Amino acid sequence: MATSKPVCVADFEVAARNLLPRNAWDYYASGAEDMYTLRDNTDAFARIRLRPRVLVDVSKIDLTTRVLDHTIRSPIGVSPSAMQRMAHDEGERATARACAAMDTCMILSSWSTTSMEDVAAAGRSVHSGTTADLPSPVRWFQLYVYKDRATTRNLVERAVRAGYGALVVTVDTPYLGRRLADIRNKFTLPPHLTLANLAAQGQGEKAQMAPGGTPVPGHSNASGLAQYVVDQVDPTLTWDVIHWLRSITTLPIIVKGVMTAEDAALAVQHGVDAIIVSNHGGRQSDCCLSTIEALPEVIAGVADRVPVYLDGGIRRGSDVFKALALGARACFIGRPVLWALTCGGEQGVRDMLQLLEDEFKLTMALAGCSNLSQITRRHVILPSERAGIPLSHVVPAKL
Ligand SMILES: Cc1cc2nc3c(=O)[nH]c(=O)nc-3n(C[C@H](O)[C@H](O)[C@H](O)COP(=O)(O)O)c2cc1C
Ligand SMILES: CCCCCCC(=O)C(=O)O
Repeated sequence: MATSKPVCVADFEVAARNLLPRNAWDYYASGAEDMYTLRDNTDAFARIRLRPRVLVDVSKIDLTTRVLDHTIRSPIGVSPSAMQRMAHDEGERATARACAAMDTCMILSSWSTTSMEDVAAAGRSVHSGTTADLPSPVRWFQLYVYKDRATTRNLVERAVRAGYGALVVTVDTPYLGRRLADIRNKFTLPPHLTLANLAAQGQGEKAQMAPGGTPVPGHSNASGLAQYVVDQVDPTLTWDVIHWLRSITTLPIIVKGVMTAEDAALAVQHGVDAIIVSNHGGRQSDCCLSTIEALPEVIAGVADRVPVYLDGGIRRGSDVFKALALGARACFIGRPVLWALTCGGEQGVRDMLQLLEDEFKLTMALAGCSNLSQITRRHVILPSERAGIPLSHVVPAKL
């Protein structure tokens, strides 16, 4: 852990940058190409302002919320991020324990460096030895759909057996975005690590990201990662994949990576259980909208038929508040988990989640909200509204 205790997410980032080897820092931190979307994800939150209400009793604040059928302690969950053992030897196990201790939802990446079974066991251990009937930790499994459907089916069946409560199907990665630092570094996993879920099903060679033979679209000089993706991951996916997944599992299906009203409506039409508005932390298509700017149209496309969650650029409790005010049911965080893991393993992730939760709680109090249902569209002002468009045009007049 850094010598002085971090007091904001940015402190974890600075400390992690000093600790991580170049290859890992660049992989974790980078966005695609010029990283416009990466920056916009955070900047767009800063451009939104609050309309606080006063003289409300905020002596008790209830942060609890429901994600699918689970109650969690606050609307701040953990996004899937690959290869966490580059940050800390305990990697995904430490993140799972921290999430269980904080009673929040962890989404495990298909590309974890710890197998989903080991992560499931680690996430449970925090509650072991207690007599209280504590809820099982909420864990969802993020799925990349492989060209080889037997590989994919095997991953899904193992996720069910290991107790994961939902599949989060990432839909924004038919190919890997161009992350220039990874191309320059010829990024590949350090030799002592594997993509453990693949290695566990006898696909260790694939899991080492051995160079393949297929030309990589848009990559004149591919990283090991981009080559692996083009060799293994299915770029032909359409909405039919949701029906195929339904035919092999009863797990709830969440799509991650929706950014438009059209796709939100299609997702509902194809029967998904929830949507995560995400641009993959600005790592896929550069120049697409920030997630907080895309959120209102996705909410409109869904028209209350399924819950909408958001990730991308959440660095403050007030960002969570803004996302909820614009209609998200919960938020998920990516890179801050990796920074915190680097700095202090499980304790680091707990501290960072606690910090965000404390900031969120204070934002609620200062805005005059004592529970999540009191956070409304009228609590935020968008840049377009600040620019002189009368508030009545964008905010329903009914109070
Ligand atoms: C290093 C790294 C690895 C990631 N790996 C995955 C992954 O395996 N699967 C996935 O769906 N998204 C992955 N993502 C995207 C995150 O789930 C999430 O959408 C994004 O990080 C959110 O933005 P934030 O980092 O600004 O919080 C990854 C992101 C990062 C930074
Ligand atoms: C099919 C794309 C795999 C990407 C691997 C991990 C990841 O999501 C990332 O952003 O990096």
